Amino acid sequence: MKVLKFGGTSVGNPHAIEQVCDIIKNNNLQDRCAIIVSAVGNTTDMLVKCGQLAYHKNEKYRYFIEEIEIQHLNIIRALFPSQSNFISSIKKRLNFLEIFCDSIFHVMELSKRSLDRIMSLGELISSYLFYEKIKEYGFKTIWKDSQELIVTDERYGCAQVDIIKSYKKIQYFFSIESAPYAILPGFIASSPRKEVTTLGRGGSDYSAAIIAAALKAEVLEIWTDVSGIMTADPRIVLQAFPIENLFYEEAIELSNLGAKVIYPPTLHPVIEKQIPILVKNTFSPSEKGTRINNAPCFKHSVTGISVKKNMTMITLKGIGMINILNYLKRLFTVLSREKIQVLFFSTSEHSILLGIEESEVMQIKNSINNEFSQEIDKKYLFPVLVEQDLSIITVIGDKTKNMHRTSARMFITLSKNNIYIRDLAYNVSKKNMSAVIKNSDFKKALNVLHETFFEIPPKPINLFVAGIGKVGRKLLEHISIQKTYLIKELQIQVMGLCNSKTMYFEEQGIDVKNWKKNLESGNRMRLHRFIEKIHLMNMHNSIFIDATDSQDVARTYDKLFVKGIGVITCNKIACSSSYKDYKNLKKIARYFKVPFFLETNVGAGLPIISTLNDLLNSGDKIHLIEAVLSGSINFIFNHFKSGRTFSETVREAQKRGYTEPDPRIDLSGIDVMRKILILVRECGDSMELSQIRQKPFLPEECVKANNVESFYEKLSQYENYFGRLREEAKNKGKKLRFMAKYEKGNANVELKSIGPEHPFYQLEGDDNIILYKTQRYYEQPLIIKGAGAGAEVTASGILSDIIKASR
Ligand SMILES: NC(=O)C1=CN([C@@H]2O[C@H](COP(=O)(O)OP(=O)(O)OC[C@H]3O[C@@H](n4cnc5c(N)ncnc54)[C@H](OP(=O)(O)O)[C@@H]3O)[C@@H](O)[C@H]2O)C=CC1
Ligand SMILES: N[C@@H](CC=O)C(=O)O
Repeated sequence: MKVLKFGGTSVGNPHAIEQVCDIIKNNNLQDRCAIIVSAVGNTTDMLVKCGQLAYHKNEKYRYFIEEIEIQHLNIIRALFPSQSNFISSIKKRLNFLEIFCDSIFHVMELSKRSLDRIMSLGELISSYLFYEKIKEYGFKTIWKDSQELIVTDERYGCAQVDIIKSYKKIQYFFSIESAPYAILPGFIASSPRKEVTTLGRGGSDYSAAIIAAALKAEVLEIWTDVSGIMTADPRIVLQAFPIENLFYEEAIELSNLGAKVIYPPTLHPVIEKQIPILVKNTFSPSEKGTRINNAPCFKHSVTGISVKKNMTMITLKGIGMINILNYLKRLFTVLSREKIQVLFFSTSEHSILLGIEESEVMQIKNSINNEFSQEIDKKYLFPVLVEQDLSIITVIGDKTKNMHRTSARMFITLSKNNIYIRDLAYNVSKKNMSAVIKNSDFKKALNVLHETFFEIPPKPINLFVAGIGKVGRKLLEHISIQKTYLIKELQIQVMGLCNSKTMYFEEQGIDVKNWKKNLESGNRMRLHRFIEKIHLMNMHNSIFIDATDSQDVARTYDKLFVKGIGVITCNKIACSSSYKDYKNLKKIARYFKVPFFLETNVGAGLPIISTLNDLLNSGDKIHLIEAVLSGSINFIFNHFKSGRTFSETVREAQKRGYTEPDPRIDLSGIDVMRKILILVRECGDSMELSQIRQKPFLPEECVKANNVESFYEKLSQYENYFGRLREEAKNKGKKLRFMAKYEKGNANVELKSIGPEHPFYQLEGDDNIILYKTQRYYEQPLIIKGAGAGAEVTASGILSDIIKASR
């Protein structure tokens, strides 16, 4: 014998009901089968509403009755297009509902008993309707009213089942009835006086469990609209997956602490009889679902993670607590009197911390203060302290495994992600570990813990991109193109975008292919709002990408670090401003253990900074750095040939995306000074920009031009000067290279003419070259060479920083 229970969504519409019939048809049942059915969709809620409205003299109850009727008749018409001879029996029940509500309306009385009568109609109708459909499939089926089988006391609304009497009735019925399928309404039962009663929350599960236990069924199948009990709430953790096997105890823990698929107290009868429970998805029946029993199986060290939101912590404390006789007994007497469920408990010699539902706080606070009023007056204790807006996150450990490593990982993961932990506690069995955290952190906490305990790639990375200019745009393009490749390792999502005018966010991730349209539809850009929103979204694995040239944006990094958000930047301003600020940023990022990558600050996509760090971290010493670090200037001098003006060549470099947004930053030497300064600082030297010696080659008048256009005008007035520079070098068989050098604590940048003997002579296009002469690479210095400017290579450098940061 199998017992199958189908919940409200499984019979919520004609398609779902047909799906359920297919499940039964495909089940290949050799055995007999009891099928317990919930009310259609949200019928029970609507029935309750009818009763309450009628009681409050609100005629709108008629509207809800009509709604219920329409909903059911629509299902009937869709399922039974040609014949509907049983409609009259359903109409009879709905007529009864109307008459019953009319009387409530007139007498203005609604007892729990009456409400049970009203609520019972949902299951009575749905099970009957389902019975008629299943018969059409040619199955030999009977319909049986559960009121005749399950006996309860008279606690209407949540009646207590007389297990012995009910088991006898169920066993007797199934012994005399031979039809292989029996359809029964869930949730309802009857009192000894034959009045309808209902079984409270999870009532249909309870009906199914009682029938399964009475018949010693081989399995109880709970069919619902999710694919089993998940490792975490799938609405919050996209990577959550169904748990294949659970021990009864673990299922109880998971459900008590937030997983809503089953309501274990109602499953007590089957757990007692050790009957396996299978949770399956009606809409995806081929999926395995979750099997709950006590059979050994392979599992992760953690079974699942659950969260209880909107909790309140109440603390009773005082140095006199230890001297108060029976204080725990008194406290728990108050809690039990007030029917308060404690979901978190931790204690020390002079304090007790209790986690309860937010809604119960005022009532319990006053009661505890009253109970201990004398001790509070004598200052042995403080009045109850209340902390709100908290969540309890619990990692449920595999009951067969040791939890000490798991709890350490939980603590490290939360603190590494900058999640404030108010308190931590093991449960009694030492198999579950709970942390009290802020409500605002619960999504992030759930995601990072899920990642730590369950996830295999792809790892989710949430990006916020500031600056959608040449580089930013290319980056979005790379992300969209590489998505299929990256998906194996990373699931990169762009959650926020901005340029200097607008900003745009999407909690589910932005469609980067349509970034332009999205950004245009965004809100007016306010930098502090952009940063605030990133904080508010509070997403795990968040990375801020700075693809702007803005000083204001560069000044926000520390505000991101302290919230656990990493920064990847191609904007050189942050690391080339004062040494104090540079050092501070590095320190804060290290302290908060967040990624801070700036590879593209020097040499665009070339691995210049990472190579330098690798050398230094492995104990090498830098003797000399010599480099051509300006892709644009190199391009300009390589292309400034006779027949071409200097200003035309600069325009060409800008058009190709090699220059800074303002090309004077390149030609004045500042860009290269910033780059060499960053390398010097990475070497550990506390240099300032002003300490770099430079020989400018750009006439002062051009530097001081009011804007970029007038700068170009000024440049054209100096064509002869630039032509002379070129010819002088050419006549000596040399080439012009704008070089940077760092040696013995000094750094300088200057335009040099170099001959073919120099390793930098053969430097094509917009290439950069860097030479590291180190203790280990002394005779033959280490050289890195390649394209050193342009949106393409810079964006790919940022992408590789993103990949590094995700590790
Ligand atoms: N090009 C290259 O080869 C390399 C560039 N870099 C660096 O990359 C950065 C970007 O360069 P590039 O893409 O060429 O420059 P662009 O001028 O093309 O783009 C800059 C972007 O930043 C935005 N922006 C400017 N100020 C702000 C602000 N306060 N808030 C929000 N957004 C802002 C601009 O907005 P709007 O569109 O509204 O003006 C624009 O979208 C620069 O710092 C540059 O030094 C680094 C290595 C190589
Ligand atoms: N403007 C820069 C681009 C990279 O930083 C350059 O010309 O090298």
